[in-house]
Amino acid sequence: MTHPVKAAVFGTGSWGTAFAVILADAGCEVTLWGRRAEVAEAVNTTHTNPDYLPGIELPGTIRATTDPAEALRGAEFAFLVVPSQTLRANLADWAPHLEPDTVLVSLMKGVELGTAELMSEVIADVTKVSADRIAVVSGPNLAKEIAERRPAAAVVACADESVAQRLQAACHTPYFRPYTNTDVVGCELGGAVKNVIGLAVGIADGMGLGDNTKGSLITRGLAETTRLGVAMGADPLTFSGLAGLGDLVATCSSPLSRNHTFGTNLGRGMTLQETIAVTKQTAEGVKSCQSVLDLARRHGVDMPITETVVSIVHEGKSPVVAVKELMSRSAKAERR
Ligand SMILES: NC(=O)c1ccc[n+]([C@@H]2O[C@H](COP(=O)([O-])OP(=O)(O)OC[C@H]3O[C@@H](n4cnc5c(N)ncnc54)[C@H](O)[C@@H]3O)[C@@H](O)[C@H]2O)c1
Ligand SMILES: O=P(O)(O)OC[C@H](O)CO
Repeated sequence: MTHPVKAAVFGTGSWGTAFAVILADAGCEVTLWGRRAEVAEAVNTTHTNPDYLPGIELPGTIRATTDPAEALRGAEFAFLVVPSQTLRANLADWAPHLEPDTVLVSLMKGVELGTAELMSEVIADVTKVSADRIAVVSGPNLAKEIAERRPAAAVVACADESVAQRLQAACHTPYFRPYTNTDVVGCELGGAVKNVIGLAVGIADGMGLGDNTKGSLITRGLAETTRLGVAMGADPLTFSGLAGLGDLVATCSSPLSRNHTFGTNLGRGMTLQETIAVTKQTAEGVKSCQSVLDLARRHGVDMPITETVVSIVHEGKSPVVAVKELMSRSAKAERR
Protein backbone atom coordinates (compact mmCIF):
# COMPACT_ATOMS: atom_id res chain seq x y z
CA MET A 1 0.00 0.00 0.00
CA THR A 2 1.34 3.46 -0.86
CA HIS A 3 1.33 6.16 1.82
CA PRO A 4 -0.57 9.39 1.24
CA VAL A 5 1.55 12.36 0.12
CA LYS A 6 2.34 14.63 3.09
CA ALA A 7 1.74 18.31 2.33
CA ALA A 8 2.32 21.39 4.47
CA VAL A 9 0.44 24.58 3.58
CA PHE A 10 1.88 27.80 5.04
CA GLY A 11 -0.85 30.42 5.29
CA THR A 12 -4.44 30.17 6.50
CA GLY A 13 -5.72 33.02 4.32
CA SER A 14 -8.28 32.43 1.60
CA TRP A 15 -5.99 30.76 -0.94
CA GLY A 16 -3.96 28.73 1.57
CA THR A 17 -7.17 27.34 3.05
CA ALA A 18 -8.78 26.67 -0.35
CA PHE A 19 -5.61 24.93 -1.56
CA ALA A 20 -5.59 22.77 1.58
CA VAL A 21 -9.12 21.68 0.57
CA ILE A 22 -7.84 20.69 -2.90
CA LEU A 23 -4.95 18.71 -1.42
CA ALA A 24 -7.16 16.94 1.12
CA ASP A 25 -9.70 16.09 -1.60
CA ALA A 26 -6.81 14.74 -3.73
CA GLY A 27 -5.92 12.35 -0.89
CA CYS A 28 -2.95 14.15 0.66
CA GLU A 29 -2.29 14.28 4.40
CA VAL A 30 -2.47 18.05 4.94
CA THR A 31 -1.09 20.21 7.75
CA LEU A 32 -2.00 23.88 7.59
CA TRP A 33 0.31 26.36 9.33
CA GLY A 34 -1.13 29.66 10.55
CA ARG A 35 0.14 32.56 12.62
CA ARG A 36 -2.94 32.83 14.78
CA ALA A 37 -3.81 30.08 17.28
CA GLU A 38 -7.53 30.88 17.09
CA VAL A 39 -7.61 30.23 13.33
CA ALA A 40 -5.79 26.89 13.79
CA GLU A 41 -8.22 26.05 16.59
CA ALA A 42 -11.25 26.80 14.36
CA VAL A 43 -9.85 24.60 11.57
CA ASN A 44 -9.19 21.73 14.01
CA THR A 45 -12.42 21.89 16.00
CA THR A 46 -15.20 23.34 13.81
CA HIS A 47 -13.54 22.62 10.42
CA THR A 48 -14.09 26.20 9.30
CA ASN A 49 -12.05 29.36 8.65
CA PRO A 50 -14.70 32.00 9.28
CA ASP A 51 -12.44 35.03 8.64
CA TYR A 52 -11.24 33.94 5.19
CA LEU A 53 -13.70 31.35 3.84
CA PRO A 54 -16.98 31.98 5.66
CA GLY A 55 -19.68 29.37 5.08
CA ILE A 56 -17.29 26.70 3.77
CA GLU A 57 -17.00 23.37 5.58
CA LEU A 58 -13.41 22.13 5.42
CA PRO A 59 -12.49 18.43 5.19
CA GLY A 60 -12.11 17.06 8.71
CA THR A 61 -8.77 15.50 7.74
CA ILE A 62 -7.01 18.91 7.51
CA ARG A 63 -4.97 19.51 10.64
CA ALA A 64 -3.84 23.04 11.55
CA THR A 65 -0.91 24.14 13.71
CA THR A 66 1.08 27.24 14.60
CA ASP A 67 4.31 25.20 14.78
CA PRO A 68 6.33 25.21 11.51
CA ALA A 69 8.40 22.19 12.60
CA GLU A 70 5.23 20.14 13.06
CA ALA A 71 3.89 21.24 9.66
CA LEU A 72 7.14 20.38 7.86
CA ARG A 73 7.84 17.00 9.48
CA GLY A 74 7.98 14.46 6.63
CA ALA A 75 6.44 16.91 4.13
CA GLU A 76 6.99 16.06 0.47
CA PHE A 77 5.63 19.48 -0.55
CA ALA A 78 5.50 22.79 1.35
CA PHE A 79 3.05 25.24 -0.22
CA LEU A 80 3.89 28.87 0.54
CA VAL A 81 0.90 31.20 0.52
CA VAL A 82 1.49 34.34 2.56
CA PRO A 83 1.62 37.91 1.21
CA SER A 84 4.58 38.19 -1.19
CA GLN A 85 6.14 41.05 0.74
CA THR A 86 6.42 38.97 3.95
CA LEU A 87 7.70 35.72 2.40
CA ARG A 88 11.41 36.46 2.93
CA ALA A 89 10.99 37.04 6.67
CA ASN A 90 8.58 34.11 7.08
CA LEU A 91 10.84 31.66 5.21
CA ALA A 92 13.85 32.61 7.32
CA ASP A 93 11.90 31.27 10.33
CA TRP A 94 10.68 28.13 8.58
CA ALA A 95 13.85 27.16 6.67
CA PRO A 96 15.65 25.50 9.63
CA HIS A 97 12.80 22.96 9.85
CA LEU A 98 12.89 21.95 6.16
CA GLU A 99 13.41 18.27 5.33
CA PRO A 100 16.26 17.61 2.83
CA ASP A 101 13.89 16.71 -0.05
CA THR A 102 10.85 18.91 0.53
CA VAL A 103 9.73 20.70 -2.66
CA LEU A 104 8.83 24.35 -2.00
CA VAL A 105 5.80 25.48 -3.98
CA SER A 106 4.85 29.13 -4.36
CA LEU A 107 1.11 29.81 -4.58
CA MET A 108 1.77 33.57 -4.43
CA LYS A 109 1.33 36.17 -7.16
CA GLY A 110 3.61 39.06 -6.36
CA VAL A 111 7.09 40.52 -6.90
CA GLU A 112 9.21 41.61 -3.94
CA LEU A 113 9.55 45.36 -3.45
CA GLY A 114 13.10 46.67 -3.56
CA THR A 115 14.78 43.54 -4.96
CA ALA A 116 12.15 43.03 -7.71
CA GLU A 117 12.63 39.28 -7.15
CA LEU A 118 10.02 36.71 -8.16
CA MET A 119 8.87 34.43 -5.33
CA SER A 120 10.91 31.50 -6.73
CA GLU A 121 13.99 33.75 -6.52
CA VAL A 122 13.21 34.74 -2.92
CA ILE A 123 12.81 31.03 -2.07
CA ALA A 124 16.17 30.19 -3.69
CA ASP A 125 17.84 33.15 -1.94
CA VAL A 126 16.64 32.28 1.54
CA THR A 127 16.78 28.47 1.48
CA LYS A 128 19.55 27.86 -1.10
CA VAL A 129 17.61 24.87 -2.45
CA SER A 130 18.15 23.93 -6.10
CA ALA A 131 15.70 24.72 -8.94
CA ASP A 132 14.36 21.14 -9.01
CA ARG A 133 12.95 21.74 -5.50
CA ILE A 134 11.15 25.00 -6.36
CA ALA A 135 7.75 25.01 -8.06
CA VAL A 136 4.85 27.35 -8.73
CA VAL A 137 1.08 26.94 -9.06
CA SER A 138 -0.75 29.66 -10.99
CA GLY A 139 -3.90 30.17 -13.04
CA PRO A 140 -7.51 31.42 -12.89
CA ASN A 141 -8.12 30.32 -9.30
CA LEU A 142 -10.38 32.58 -7.26
CA ALA A 143 -10.22 30.97 -3.82
CA LYS A 144 -13.93 31.09 -2.98
CA GLU A 145 -14.98 29.34 -6.22
CA ILE A 146 -12.35 26.63 -5.69
CA ALA A 147 -13.38 26.09 -2.07
CA GLU A 148 -16.94 25.63 -3.36
CA ARG A 149 -15.45 22.96 -5.64
CA ARG A 150 -16.42 24.66 -8.88
CA PRO A 151 -14.34 23.49 -11.87
CA ALA A 152 -11.05 25.25 -12.64
CA ALA A 153 -7.71 24.53 -14.26
CA ALA A 154 -4.22 25.70 -13.31
CA VAL A 155 -0.56 25.34 -14.21
CA VAL A 156 2.00 23.58 -11.99
CA ALA A 157 5.48 24.61 -13.06
CA CYS A 158 8.93 23.35 -12.13
CA ALA A 159 12.22 23.35 -14.03
CA ASP A 160 12.25 19.57 -13.45
CA GLU A 161 9.24 18.16 -15.29
CA SER A 162 9.12 14.99 -13.17
CA VAL A 163 8.67 17.14 -10.05
CA ALA A 164 5.88 19.08 -11.81
CA GLN A 165 4.22 15.72 -12.58
CA ARG A 166 4.43 14.63 -8.92
CA LEU A 167 2.93 17.96 -7.90
CA GLN A 168 0.20 17.59 -10.53
CA ALA A 169 -0.77 14.20 -9.10
CA ALA A 170 -0.81 15.60 -5.56
CA CYS A 171 -3.37 18.31 -6.35
CA HIS A 172 -5.53 16.78 -9.09
CA THR A 173 -9.21 16.46 -8.14
CA PRO A 174 -12.48 16.14 -10.08
CA TYR A 175 -12.90 19.96 -9.90
CA PHE A 176 -9.21 21.10 -10.07
CA ARG A 177 -7.27 20.22 -13.22
CA PRO A 178 -3.56 21.11 -13.11
CA TYR A 179 -1.40 21.13 -16.27
CA THR A 180 2.39 20.83 -16.08
CA ASN A 181 4.84 23.40 -17.46
CA THR A 182 8.58 23.96 -17.04
CA ASP A 183 8.42 27.74 -17.53
CA VAL A 184 8.56 28.88 -13.90
CA VAL A 185 9.40 32.52 -14.70
CA GLY A 186 6.57 32.84 -17.24
CA CYS A 187 3.98 31.34 -14.87
CA GLU A 188 5.05 33.58 -12.01
CA LEU A 189 5.14 36.73 -14.12
CA GLY A 190 1.71 35.95 -15.60
CA GLY A 191 0.29 35.69 -12.08
CA ALA A 192 1.96 38.83 -10.75
CA VAL A 193 1.35 41.16 -13.70
CA LYS A 194 -2.32 40.14 -14.08
CA ASN A 195 -2.90 41.72 -10.67
CA VAL A 196 -1.57 45.04 -12.02
CA ILE A 197 -3.75 44.80 -15.15
CA GLY A 198 -6.65 43.78 -12.87
CA LEU A 199 -6.17 47.07 -11.02
CA ALA A 200 -6.20 48.96 -14.34
CA VAL A 201 -9.40 47.24 -15.49
CA GLY A 202 -10.99 47.85 -12.07
CA ILE A 203 -10.14 51.56 -12.31
CA ALA A 204 -11.68 51.70 -15.80
CA ASP A 205 -14.80 49.84 -14.57
CA GLY A 206 -15.09 52.23 -11.62
CA MET A 207 -14.93 55.15 -14.05
CA GLY A 208 -17.71 53.51 -16.11
CA LEU A 209 -15.59 53.33 -19.27
CA GLY A 210 -17.25 50.18 -20.66
CA ASP A 211 -16.37 46.84 -22.17
CA ASN A 212 -14.34 48.07 -25.15
CA THR A 213 -11.94 49.65 -22.67
CA LYS A 214 -11.84 46.40 -20.71
CA GLY A 215 -11.10 44.29 -23.81
CA SER A 216 -8.41 46.74 -24.89
CA LEU A 217 -6.74 46.77 -21.45
CA ILE A 218 -6.79 42.97 -21.15
CA THR A 219 -5.24 42.53 -24.61
CA ARG A 220 -2.64 45.27 -24.37
CA GLY A 221 -1.97 44.23 -20.77
CA LEU A 222 -1.16 40.74 -22.00
CA ALA A 223 1.07 42.26 -24.70
CA GLU A 224 3.15 44.15 -22.14
CA THR A 225 3.30 41.11 -19.82
CA THR A 226 4.59 39.00 -22.71
CA ARG A 227 7.21 41.63 -23.66
CA LEU A 228 8.57 41.59 -20.12
CA GLY A 229 8.41 37.80 -19.96
CA VAL A 230 10.36 37.35 -23.18
CA ALA A 231 13.00 39.83 -21.96
CA MET A 232 13.31 37.71 -18.79
CA GLY A 233 13.66 34.42 -20.69
CA ALA A 234 10.07 33.15 -20.42
CA ASP A 235 8.32 31.23 -23.20
CA PRO A 236 5.87 33.64 -24.93
CA LEU A 237 3.33 30.77 -25.27
CA THR A 238 2.98 30.61 -21.48
CA PHE A 239 1.14 33.94 -21.61
CA SER A 240 -1.61 32.60 -23.86
CA GLY A 241 -2.14 29.78 -21.34
CA LEU A 242 -3.85 29.51 -17.97
CA ALA A 243 -1.19 31.46 -16.05
CA GLY A 244 -1.44 34.30 -18.58
CA LEU A 245 -4.66 34.92 -20.47
CA GLY A 246 -6.70 32.54 -18.29
CA ASP A 247 -5.91 34.31 -15.05
CA LEU A 248 -6.15 37.76 -16.63
CA VAL A 249 -9.69 37.08 -17.85
CA ALA A 250 -10.84 35.66 -14.48
CA THR A 251 -9.31 38.52 -12.50
CA CYS A 252 -10.52 41.29 -14.79
CA SER A 253 -14.10 39.94 -14.91
CA SER A 254 -14.72 38.94 -11.31
CA PRO A 255 -16.06 40.95 -8.39
CA LEU A 256 -14.32 38.30 -6.22
CA SER A 257 -10.91 39.62 -7.32
CA ARG A 258 -9.40 41.85 -4.65
CA ASN A 259 -7.19 43.63 -7.22
CA HIS A 260 -10.13 44.31 -9.53
CA THR A 261 -12.24 45.54 -6.60
CA PHE A 262 -9.39 47.73 -5.31
CA GLY A 263 -9.12 49.37 -8.73
CA THR A 264 -12.91 49.80 -9.00
CA ASN A 265 -12.94 51.71 -5.70
CA LEU A 266 -10.15 54.01 -6.92
CA GLY A 267 -11.94 54.52 -10.24
CA ARG A 268 -15.11 55.49 -8.40
CA GLY A 269 -13.20 58.28 -6.69
CA MET A 270 -12.07 56.82 -3.35
CA THR A 271 -8.62 57.95 -2.20
CA LEU A 272 -5.82 55.43 -1.80
CA GLN A 273 -6.16 55.58 1.99
CA GLU A 274 -9.92 55.04 1.85
CA THR A 275 -9.45 52.12 -0.54
CA ILE A 276 -6.80 50.52 1.67
CA ALA A 277 -9.09 50.94 4.68
CA VAL A 278 -11.93 48.95 3.06
CA THR A 279 -9.63 46.21 1.67
CA LYS A 280 -9.49 43.38 4.19
CA GLN A 281 -7.39 40.93 2.18
CA THR A 282 -4.20 40.90 0.15
CA ALA A 283 -4.36 42.84 -3.14
CA GLU A 284 -0.84 42.02 -4.37
CA GLY A 285 -0.89 44.40 -7.37
CA VAL A 286 -0.92 47.47 -5.12
CA LYS A 287 2.69 46.89 -4.06
CA SER A 288 3.84 44.69 -6.93
CA CYS A 289 2.97 47.29 -9.61
CA GLN A 290 6.05 49.19 -8.44
CA SER A 291 8.28 46.08 -8.54
CA VAL A 292 6.94 45.11 -11.99
CA LEU A 293 7.79 48.60 -13.25
CA ASP A 294 11.28 48.26 -11.73
CA LEU A 295 11.69 44.96 -13.63
CA ALA A 296 10.47 46.60 -16.86
CA ARG A 297 13.00 49.42 -16.52
CA ARG A 298 15.79 47.00 -15.64
CA HIS A 299 15.04 45.00 -18.81
CA GLY A 300 14.37 48.04 -21.05
CA VAL A 301 10.73 47.04 -21.67
CA ASP A 302 7.89 49.50 -22.28
CA MET A 303 4.90 48.79 -19.96
CA PRO A 304 2.56 51.78 -20.33
CA ILE A 305 -0.42 50.26 -18.48
CA THR A 306 1.75 49.28 -15.51
CA GLU A 307 3.28 52.77 -15.53
CA THR A 308 -0.21 54.28 -15.51
CA VAL A 309 -1.29 52.10 -12.57
CA VAL A 310 1.80 53.14 -10.59
CA SER A 311 1.08 56.81 -11.33
CA ILE A 312 -2.52 56.49 -10.05
CA VAL A 313 -1.85 54.24 -7.06
CA HIS A 314 1.46 55.64 -5.82
CA GLU A 315 1.81 59.12 -7.29
CA GLY A 316 -1.74 60.36 -6.77
CA LYS A 317 -2.45 61.03 -10.47
CA SER A 318 -6.14 61.41 -11.24
CA PRO A 319 -7.50 58.43 -13.23
CA VAL A 320 -9.09 60.85 -15.73
CA VAL A 321 -5.75 62.52 -16.49
CA ALA A 322 -3.95 59.15 -16.54
CA VAL A 323 -6.37 57.69 -19.12
CA LYS A 324 -5.95 60.78 -21.35
CA GLU A 325 -2.17 60.41 -21.19
CA LEU A 326 -2.30 56.67 -21.92
CA MET A 327 -4.47 57.28 -24.99
CA SER A 328 -2.41 60.20 -26.33
CA ARG A 329 0.87 58.25 -26.65
CA SER A 330 2.29 58.17 -30.17
CA ALA A 331 0.73 55.63 -32.56
CA LYS A 332 2.55 52.31 -33.13
CA ALA A 333 2.28 48.91 -34.81
CA GLU A 334 0.39 46.24 -32.82
CA ARG A 335 3.28 43.78 -32.65
CA ARG A 336 5.96 46.19 -31.44
N1 LIG B 1 -7.34 34.49 -2.79
C1 LIG B 1 -7.22 34.01 -4.02
O1 LIG B 1 -8.21 33.83 -4.72
C2 LIG B 1 -5.85 33.70 -4.56
C3 LIG B 1 -5.74 32.82 -5.63
C4 LIG B 1 -4.48 32.54 -6.16
C5 LIG B 1 -3.35 33.12 -5.61
N2 LIG B 1 -3.48 33.96 -4.53
C6 LIG B 1 -2.25 34.51 -3.98
O2 LIG B 1 -2.03 33.91 -2.70
C7 LIG B 1 -1.27 34.80 -1.88
C8 LIG B 1 -1.97 34.92 -0.53
O3 LIG B 1 -3.24 35.48 -0.78
P1 LIG B 1 -4.54 35.14 0.03
O4 LIG B 1 -5.66 35.38 -0.91
O5 LIG B 1 -4.49 33.85 0.72
O6 LIG B 1 -4.48 36.35 1.07
P2 LIG B 1 -5.39 36.60 2.32
O7 LIG B 1 -5.37 38.06 2.55
O8 LIG B 1 -6.70 35.90 2.18
O9 LIG B 1 -4.57 35.86 3.48
C9 LIG B 1 -3.26 36.22 3.79
C10 LIG B 1 -2.75 35.30 4.89
O10 LIG B 1 -1.40 35.68 5.19
C11 LIG B 1 -1.31 35.92 6.58
N3 LIG B 1 -0.32 36.94 6.83
C12 LIG B 1 -0.42 38.28 6.71
N4 LIG B 1 0.73 38.88 7.06
C13 LIG B 1 1.57 37.88 7.41
C14 LIG B 1 2.90 37.85 7.88
N5 LIG B 1 3.61 38.96 8.11
N6 LIG B 1 3.45 36.64 8.15
C15 LIG B 1 2.75 35.49 7.96
N7 LIG B 1 1.50 35.48 7.53
C16 LIG B 1 0.92 36.64 7.26
C17 LIG B 1 -2.70 36.33 7.02
O11 LIG B 1 -2.88 36.12 8.42
C18 LIG B 1 -3.55 35.41 6.18
O12 LIG B 1 -3.63 34.14 6.76
C19 LIG B 1 -1.17 36.12 -2.66
O13 LIG B 1 0.07 36.18 -3.26
C20 LIG B 1 -2.28 36.00 -3.70
O14 LIG B 1 -1.98 36.74 -4.87
C21 LIG B 1 -4.70 34.25 -4.00
O1 LIG C 1 -8.34 38.32 -5.64
P1 LIG C 1 -7.11 38.51 -6.51
O2 LIG C 1 -7.21 39.76 -7.33
O3 LIG C 1 -5.87 38.42 -5.71
O4 LIG C 1 -7.10 37.31 -7.56
C1 LIG C 1 -7.18 36.00 -7.07
C2 LIG C 1 -6.55 35.01 -8.01
O5 LIG C 1 -5.22 35.35 -8.27
C3 LIG C 1 -7.30 34.82 -9.30
O6 LIG C 1 -6.68 33.80 -10.05
